Amino acid sequence: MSKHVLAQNQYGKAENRIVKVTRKGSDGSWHEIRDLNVSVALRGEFRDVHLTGDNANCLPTDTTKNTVYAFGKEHGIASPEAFGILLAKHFVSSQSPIREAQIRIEEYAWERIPVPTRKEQHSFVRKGQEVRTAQVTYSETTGLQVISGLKDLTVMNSTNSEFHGYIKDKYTTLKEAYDRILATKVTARWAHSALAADDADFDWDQSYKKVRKNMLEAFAETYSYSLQQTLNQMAERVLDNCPRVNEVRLNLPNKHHFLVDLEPFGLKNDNEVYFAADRMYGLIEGTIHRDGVQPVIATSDWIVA
Ligand SMILES: O=c1[nH]c(=O)c2[nH]c(=O)[nH]c2[nH]1
Repeated sequence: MSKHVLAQNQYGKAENRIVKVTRKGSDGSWHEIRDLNVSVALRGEFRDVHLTGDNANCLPTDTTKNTVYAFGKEHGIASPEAFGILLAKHFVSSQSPIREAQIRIEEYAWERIPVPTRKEQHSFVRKGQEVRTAQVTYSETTGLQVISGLKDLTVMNSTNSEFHGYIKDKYTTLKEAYDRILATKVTARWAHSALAADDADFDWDQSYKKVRKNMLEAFAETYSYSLQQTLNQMAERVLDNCPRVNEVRLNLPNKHHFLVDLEPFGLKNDNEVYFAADRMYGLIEGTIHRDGVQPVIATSDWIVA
């Protein structure tokens, strides 16, 4: 007889990142999103699974993951609590060895980026994460240099993004996308002209707000054929509207959202249920400056998403 006792045990799939897009309005152009990180833990009659290698009572963790995504499509996500209740009850009531299910959910909150010029609403910014930055250098010979910036400003367009027509070599497997989610965590730095730096009355707070607003609006309004194109639009919008900014450098990691294949469960995924991957990410960076102005912002540091 074994001297050892199998005590508490549980298993499931942790950190299923699901983004659910719901289209509202008569033409579906008003988008709502829910962005969850869902972890499933199952408890029950799993003695044999651990002790004898008999898996007859084991619902695969992979199935628990699939259930999260399929339930997103079938039931929608009214709230983290309501979604958790549906899942927890499902596991316990559908498989007799499962006696308890615990669903832990983190929800990431998004706010709308208002675009007054259009009825379609599908642009969002993550709440409360961003950090404002500033780098000031004063030199006896060259004077003041002020580089303002921000980091961790996460934004998403749930439509109006395509990516196709790219090089295809023997290693290319990416499918062309005609309607995808475009999401990125913006790190931006912008260099001011000496006119701003030397002006004692220059309103830095106001300038920050204006640059941020222009970047957000350009992100939301650009119908994108690549994140590189969106990057250029965001920087150009700032240079167009902020005369004392000479140069903008953007790091825009492409935070991939993959459509989940729901066909094996007899469900059609009409660009509604996405898996949000946090690694790897596309590395998209660039500097845009006024013609005739020497760029000054360092290009060497990579930004980790
Ligand atoms: O906007 C994009 N730009 C790329 O260069 C790229 N590469 C890729 O795989 N997906 C994307 N998306």
